[in-house]
Amino acid sequence: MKPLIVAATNGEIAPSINFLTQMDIPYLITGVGMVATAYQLGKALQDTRPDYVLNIGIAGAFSNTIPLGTVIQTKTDQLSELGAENDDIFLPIEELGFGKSVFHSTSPPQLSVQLPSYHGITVNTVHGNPISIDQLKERLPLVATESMEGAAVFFVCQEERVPCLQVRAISNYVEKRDRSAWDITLAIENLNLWLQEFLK
Ligand SMILES: O=C(O)c1cccc(C(=O)CC[C@H]2O[C@@H](n3cnc4c(=O)[nH]cnc43)[C@H](O)[C@@H]2O)c1
Repeated sequence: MKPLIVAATNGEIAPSINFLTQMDIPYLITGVGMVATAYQLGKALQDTRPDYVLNIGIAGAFSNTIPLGTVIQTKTDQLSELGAENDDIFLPIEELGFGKSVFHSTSPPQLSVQLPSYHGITVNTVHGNPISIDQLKERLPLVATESMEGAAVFFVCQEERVPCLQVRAISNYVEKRDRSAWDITLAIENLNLWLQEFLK
């Protein structure tokens, strides 16, 4: 099966670029965030029809029960900011009647990903404020991980009818911002070890 590997930044996929080139597996670097990702992936899927899209990257975890460096699969991903505020109540897009905010991975039947699965959110603003983090946890208690692209990838693949998986490695906890506590190196190393083993 021919995948298209999608990552937001060169740094997240750099350790696998030689491997992907040797294996003749195409990859796409979209840039960070939902807008860049939707544009770049939507454009790419006009020219190429992969058997499935594999979105890889690093992510934040809402609980320290998931150790840094853990490679996980995001099975469902939610546009948690898409909606309206009604004073101190958040109204999701579903309640406004303008669409949906939750998207699912759609694995091709031939593929099996043996990773712990979680529910993620996709945000434009990385959480770094304890008050907004507590509010988010109260509103969406099942959310485990956060990225800036995942739900956009699921959305584009849904619209283009291309199966889609999302695999991320945890680089940090979603907490009061402390960049010194992030372990991006470990997350990228584990993510790329998993990727190359999976694609072999
Ligand atoms: O600083 C570096 O060396 C470096 C190398 C590669 C990638 C990065 C990034 O910052 C990637 C941005 C990417 O990370 C995702 N991400 C990671 N943690 C979170 C989070 O807590 N909340 C939301 N997104 C997160 C995100 O998908 C970004 O696209 C740095």
